[in-house]
Amino acid sequence: MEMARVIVDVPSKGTNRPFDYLIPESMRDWIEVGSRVGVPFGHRTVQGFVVSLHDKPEMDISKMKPIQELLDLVPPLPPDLVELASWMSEKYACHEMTALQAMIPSALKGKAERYVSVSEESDLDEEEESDLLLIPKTREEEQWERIIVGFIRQNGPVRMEQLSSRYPEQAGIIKSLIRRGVLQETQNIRDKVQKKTLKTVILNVSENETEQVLQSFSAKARRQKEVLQFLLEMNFPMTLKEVMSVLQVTAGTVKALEEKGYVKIEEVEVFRDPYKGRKFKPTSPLPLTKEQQTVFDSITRGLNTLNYGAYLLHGVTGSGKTEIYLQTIERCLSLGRQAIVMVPEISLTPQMVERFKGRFGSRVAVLHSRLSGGERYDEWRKIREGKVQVAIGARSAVFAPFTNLGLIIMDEEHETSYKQEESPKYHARDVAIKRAHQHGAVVILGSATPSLESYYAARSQSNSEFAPILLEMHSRALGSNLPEVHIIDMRNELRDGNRSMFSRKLHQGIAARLERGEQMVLLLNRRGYSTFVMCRTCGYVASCPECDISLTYHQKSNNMRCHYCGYAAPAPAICPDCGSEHIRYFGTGTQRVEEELAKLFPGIRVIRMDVDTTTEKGSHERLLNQFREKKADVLLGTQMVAKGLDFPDVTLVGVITADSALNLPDFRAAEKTFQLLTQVAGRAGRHHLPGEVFIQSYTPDHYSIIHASRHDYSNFVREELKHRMALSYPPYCRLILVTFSHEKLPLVVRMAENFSTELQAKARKLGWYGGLDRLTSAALEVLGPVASPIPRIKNRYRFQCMIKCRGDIDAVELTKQVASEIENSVHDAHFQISIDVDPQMLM
Ligand SMILES: Nc1ncnc2c1ncn2[C@@H]1O[C@H](COP(=O)(O)OP(=O)(O)OP(=O)(O)O)[C@@H](O)[C@H]1O
Ligand SMILES: [Zn+2]
Ligand SMILES: [Zn+2]
Repeated sequence: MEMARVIVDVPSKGTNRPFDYLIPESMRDWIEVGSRVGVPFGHRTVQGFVVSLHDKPEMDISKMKPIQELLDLVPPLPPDLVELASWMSEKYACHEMTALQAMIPSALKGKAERYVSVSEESDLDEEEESDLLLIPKTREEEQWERIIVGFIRQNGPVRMEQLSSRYPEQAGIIKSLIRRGVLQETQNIRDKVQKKTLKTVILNVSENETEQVLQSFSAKARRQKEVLQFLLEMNFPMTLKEVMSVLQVTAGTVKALEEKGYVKIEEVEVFRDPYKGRKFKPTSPLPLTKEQQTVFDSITRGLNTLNYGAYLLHGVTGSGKTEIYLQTIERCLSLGRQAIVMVPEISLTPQMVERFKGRFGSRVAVLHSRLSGGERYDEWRKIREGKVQVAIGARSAVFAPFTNLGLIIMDEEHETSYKQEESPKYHARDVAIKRAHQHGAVVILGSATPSLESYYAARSQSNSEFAPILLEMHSRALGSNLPEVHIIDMRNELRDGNRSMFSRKLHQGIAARLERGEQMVLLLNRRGYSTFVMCRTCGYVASCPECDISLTYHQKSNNMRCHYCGYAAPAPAICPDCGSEHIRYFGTGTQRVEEELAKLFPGIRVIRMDVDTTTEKGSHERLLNQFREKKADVLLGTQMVAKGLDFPDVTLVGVITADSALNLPDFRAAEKTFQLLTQVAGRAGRHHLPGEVFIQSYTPDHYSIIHASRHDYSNFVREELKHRMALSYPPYCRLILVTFSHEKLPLVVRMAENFSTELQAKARKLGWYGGLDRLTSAALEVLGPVASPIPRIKNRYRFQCMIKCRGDIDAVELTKQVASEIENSVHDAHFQISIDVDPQMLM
């Protein structure tokens, strides 16, 4: 193939399409679909990905530029991921480059560097002659020219910065040399992280010869003799560092051996292993319970067909979903295929990793955001180079570059963190399903509280692309019962004169556990509440000067920060509005709970887990370990304590306020409350000790709370679906959120209105427009424009339209089309329209 289509890394509207480049002769055998290349674009060299290969077209190749460099010998992306990126760009209305970039580790997001080299055809002397006529030069200048050209000739291409720091005074001369074509500027893409290599000592002669050499050493060369003997015994390349530290010799000793030709010292590539030095206890498959066995059999039947299949595994908390994941992975590997496991970022703890490493050892790579760039790159390379067969990670693990995928597992599939909030705004569940289709692989979505979207798809079997088969487990693997749940009406507590944040029942429950030496989990549901600074005299709330949002109070540093733009200011001691000293800092609230606990139960040991105590790297893990080692009675925290934890001795779970999230303007509020309560309740009594749960609430009659207290997922779903249907919300329609932003409010409002009018007109023409309430097969409705829930961020005003649609229509394409018309009508690069398909965050 002689030409390549390349998606270039130039983030602007006009460049969201492939560009054609010639493939130089020397690269023909190397360039493939998925190759990363450096190509000339305008006056720059930019990074790009080859998305297809073609024969040379018959005409007009004169204008085509050649690919300048090939960045990796093996393409970082296999062809199926290239195809997936194009699918994503359509589905989520994002640039194809943005999708491609999301698939590779940041280490490979190279940056162009400028180099200077001597032009091949240039001959300084000839140039000089003709030049002399044009530009008068002094002798000194001439000498400088010779010095500089000589230096570059000797050293090969020299970085621009290096040249300018070496000859700071000669900028004019260098520029003139470049202008005259004696020197030329080239650009190269440099990766941010390089492969790591270590100096390694390797025997350079055969074993027999080495024996002989050893005999011949004189007593003086005792050190060298030791080194050779060591290498011979180890019979394995040792790093120079190891040799030096084990034998207490200097590098000189080893170098002397190299000079004599007995050993070689080479740079050998090594993988950085973030789990190095950590021992994982090997585990073997547990005999499955009857319920587990039934589920396992269904899934393996699917796996064996080597065709696409999806399963929604709805298993109550503690039902042993992880063991099913492990055994299906094992089956998948035995079929010679690979597996991806996704878990929410917050659950990607060492304990979670250990469960997989314990079973599959070094066949597992771990991808997550807390690894350093280099570690992440190395884990990723193990996958790309086929050195591992299992990848475990958060959302982005769905892009693990396996070439023969057999299984994709998504644990806690209802978690909103599977949706990426910045571009590409993809949902990992949809991407997983698409990839499974590409590979003929099986998808398992597991949860004790599946999302309504997935559950509805499984029930109705309507969505043909997806249609998971529902598998259910109703009992816990270890035979324990689901805990007994008490709902406590906090209004009664207040009426009876109890002003504490603990109800009498919860108080008694805690006291009893302390006596018996059992552990407790306390949840403070603060979703939707930020931690703000308020004046109790006048009601002033500190807010960001640029973002129309209250500032978040950080207790540790005693300052206030803007969540959106990073603006920070010290917390005021007196009110800037009225001068009152009654300023209150509403911290996460967990601190107040902690104080109250200490007052009520002297000596109680509490581990507090919230944003303030978990910012440091590894702190989250450390706190959980302390709790596991029973160094505390209570684990107190926000949402982070609700998920996936398996502590045998936890017998009490308390929810301080269940309803704080119920009144948020989010149609998923009830669903999220139900999920959170069910998940946190599931932390109690998981092993042999029975568990008890106390839910304190001011709206104890709400159906999400009632059903959660009965562990009744199906009745919750039935009731929730009724509401969704009545109000036309997912899963009965799809949503597209379009946000308009600019510094000038009137422009934003006008453009949002134009968009809405135009979209409605176009939809009407296509016969789509009509209320969703009428049960037409295809329908589209535009709500708004209205100001966004956060009306200003970084000094930009924001308005939004919500599009609801149903049926077999390409509403995303139409939205994109109208959005781009509106954008073109503005002529202002600052004006932005962002499109979020299937939004999760509505506020
Ligand atoms: N077949 C089995 N035999 C014995 N123990 C088992 C078996 N399967 C699972 N377990 C144990 O049961 C406990 C709960 O399992 P697991 O943590 O996988 O539940 P889960 O379904 O993921 O729950 P959650 O949704 O609450 O996270 C664990 O301690 C696990 O080791
Ligand atoms: Zn005030
Ligand atoms: Zn701000």
